[in-house]
Amino acid sequence: MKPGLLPFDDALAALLAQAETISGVERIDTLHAAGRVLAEDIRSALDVPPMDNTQMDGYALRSADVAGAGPERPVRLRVAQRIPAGHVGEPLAAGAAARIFTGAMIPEGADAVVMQEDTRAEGDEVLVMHAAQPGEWVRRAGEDIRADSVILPAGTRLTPQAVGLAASVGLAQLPVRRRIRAACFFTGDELARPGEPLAPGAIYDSNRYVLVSLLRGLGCEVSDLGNVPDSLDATREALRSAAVDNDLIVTSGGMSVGEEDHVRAALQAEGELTMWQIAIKPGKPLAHGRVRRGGMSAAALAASALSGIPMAVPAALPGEAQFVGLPGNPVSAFVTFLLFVRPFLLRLSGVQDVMPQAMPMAADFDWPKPDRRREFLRARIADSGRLELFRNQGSAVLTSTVWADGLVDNPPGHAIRRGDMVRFLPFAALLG
Ligand SMILES: Nc1nc2c(c(=O)[nH]1)N[C@H]1C(S)=C(S)[C@@H](COP(=O)(O)OP(=O)(O)OC[C@H]3O[C@@H](n4cnc5c(N)ncnc54)[C@H](O)[C@@H]3O)O[C@H]1N2
Ligand code: MOO
Repeated sequence: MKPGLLPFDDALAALLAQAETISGVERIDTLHAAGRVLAEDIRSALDVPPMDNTQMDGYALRSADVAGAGPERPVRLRVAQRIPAGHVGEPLAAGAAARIFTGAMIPEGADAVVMQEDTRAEGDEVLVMHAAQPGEWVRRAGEDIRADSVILPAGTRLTPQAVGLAASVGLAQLPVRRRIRAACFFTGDELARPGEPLAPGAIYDSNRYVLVSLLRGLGCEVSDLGNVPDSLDATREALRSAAVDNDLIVTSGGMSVGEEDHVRAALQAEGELTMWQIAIKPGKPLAHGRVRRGGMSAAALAASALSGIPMAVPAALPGEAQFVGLPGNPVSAFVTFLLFVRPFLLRLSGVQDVMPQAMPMAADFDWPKPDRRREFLRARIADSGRLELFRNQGSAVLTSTVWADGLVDNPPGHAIRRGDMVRFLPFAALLG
């Protein structure tokens, strides 16, 4: 391997070490909180369930009254009351039962429920054919959640079920981190916009569509600056304006070593390059850095260009914007986003557990000539339950990313034989 290429784990650790949690917390409606990150621990003010209640439609009674009952020896009780869910019953006397429905509160005095299939109603009496144990079919107050316990810790990325849990303890609003503001632009004079005709030598820009969608999927407020010409000045200008009001700048292309690759030089002129070239395939030219703030925002530039009136430079955010430069090859850009930008973004929002869950799976393929870099191969789960590889693992073959279910994470120089166990990173764990 070329000296100087950073091993994947070192690069990721170095990147995450740079990700300081953004400041800025907002209280938002719980109904709109899915996907956001909790800024504080959430405690329940109440027991859930808040009261003892029945798990079954049937009869609440005193278990001592039905000791020894069975199909051959039914015990007759008077039905003293009827308690639907949402209603509070009267205290239950010895020798009596309460007709009760799932979710309804157990009346004082009762300690068990007999499901109605184990009973027979006879007028205002019931024959009980089951010797209920104390507590049978009773959901205890606080058995799910105890009052004052933490139900969701700070840094939790809210799933739909977590939002439901917050609602179940009565919380109408939640404190969440503000959204990350991410700017992106795409270098390459060969890039044409979909919808426009394709000139000779041009290709359609796909990275913009992939990366804007990925950033939005992770809950970012995205400033899409579009295509930037392959020149040092244009790239510097784009970095300067993107830095003003964004936390993170993500670019694609121009990261390699050709004369037309200007992003590194532009970054060094406008801030600093902290990391470049990782020992992975695809994605070797990935870079991280920071861009000094102080210029005019992209929005202000556009407004002043439109009005023709020079505008005052808006007060810039202090400090620097984070920068991640992705390689231009479409598969490389997609894969490096999933492996680096996603955990970085989550960490900026205060999420601690940012590593995707890998699954050990059997290979249904041979990979006799591994690269010296750690490889991330496009693979899918075949009907056999094993993994098969896409036939063309080229960095420009975007079809492979649509065909695949995820990535085989293959160590440097490691050959794979059919039947071997490999580390599989499903897209389901890497997207969203
Ligand atoms: N002499 C060397 N050449 C290259 C090296 C190297 O080490 N030495 N590394 C190769 C690797 S690995 C990669 S990956 C690419 C990455 O290069 P860049 O980040 O500079 O990307 P570009 O040169 O701008 O583009 C590469 C490729 O991707 C296409 N592209 C770019 N942007 C888009 C877009 N928005 N949508 C679709 N396709 C895009 C572009 O047309 C090129 O084909 O460099 C290797 N070269
Ligand atoms: O390894 Mo480059 O990153 O795709 O070809």
